[in-house]
Amino acid sequence: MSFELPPLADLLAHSYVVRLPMRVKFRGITQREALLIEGPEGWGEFSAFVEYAPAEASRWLSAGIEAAYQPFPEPLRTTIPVNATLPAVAASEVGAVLEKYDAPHTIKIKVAEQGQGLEQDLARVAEARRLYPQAALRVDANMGWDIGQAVHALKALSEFDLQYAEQPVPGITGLAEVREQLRTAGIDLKIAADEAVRKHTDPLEVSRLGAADLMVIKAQPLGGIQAVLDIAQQAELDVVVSSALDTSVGLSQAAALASALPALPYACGLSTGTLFADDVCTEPLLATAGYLPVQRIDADPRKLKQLRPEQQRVDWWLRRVEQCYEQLVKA
Ligand SMILES: O=C(O)CCC(=O)c1ccccc1C(=O)O
Ligand SMILES: [Mg+2]
Repeated sequence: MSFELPPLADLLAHSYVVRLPMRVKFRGITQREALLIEGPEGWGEFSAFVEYAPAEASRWLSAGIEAAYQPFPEPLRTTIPVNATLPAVAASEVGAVLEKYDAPHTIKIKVAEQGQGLEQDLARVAEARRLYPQAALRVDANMGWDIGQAVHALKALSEFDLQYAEQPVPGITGLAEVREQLRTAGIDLKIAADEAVRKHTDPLEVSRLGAADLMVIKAQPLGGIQAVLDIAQQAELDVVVSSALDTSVGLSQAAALASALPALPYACGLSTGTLFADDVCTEPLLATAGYLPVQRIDADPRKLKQLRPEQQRVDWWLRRVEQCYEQLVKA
């Protein structure tokens, strides 16, 4: 970590737990819990998914503390191009979900959802293509296929002119294999690494092995803005900044990260505020015509009160901060 940890008591005294309702089911969840930290520099977010153990979640805490206690980096741009994110909904719902985004130029479509088949993916992507003929489309399988399934599915999906496919299969060598097989089959489709970057002990291995064409980087899972700027600087691949389904506070951290990257060749996955039915501030961080403003977002005390879950969940999150803090002290 590139900064000093504040005392634990200080952190706990300035922590607020929220639960946001989602408009559309995403990653199997309809409500998103997060802990927000009010620090001397502003607000920070700690919202590791609830199933993550402290060893992994502690990197997310590090990011939240950094945002609250350290200034944001010097921005190189004032807005960030972003993609609309389309969850694995039925084709009949695609129009209604995408309508909530203001004139998207790029759309990321979830595919390979558990319990669904390729037919549903094809129908969803076809509908997005029909409604947005000019948009750049990309798919994200979240490791949902094996190698054979991925090659088969991506051959079929590439008919809709895709910008890239994100993490079609688990692992780093898996990505390299899919990429190679597609290339051999004469299919020109870029492969992006996501889980192979953020869940791996060495986020740069994908780059070193040349296993993908680009890598997705997320501020919270990788330990914060400075940590990710360092990773991006060492990476030999293009990077795309993406959200972890953060509240507007976390999105503002991710936008600050994106604003400080020397090169930003792809739209970032930071339009996820649109998936929430409520947020922690009075004016949520949303994109206009596919561009997100770079700005600090402060949580609103009234929103924090409204969105506070039952005491048991608050206690759970505070305990989690203690456990993750312990990990950070040890590291
Ligand atoms: O990148 C986007 O468009 C939205 C963010 C997103 O998809 C996401 C959000 C939470 C957890 C995992 C992922 C992912 O990219 O796989
Ligand atoms: Mg992904």
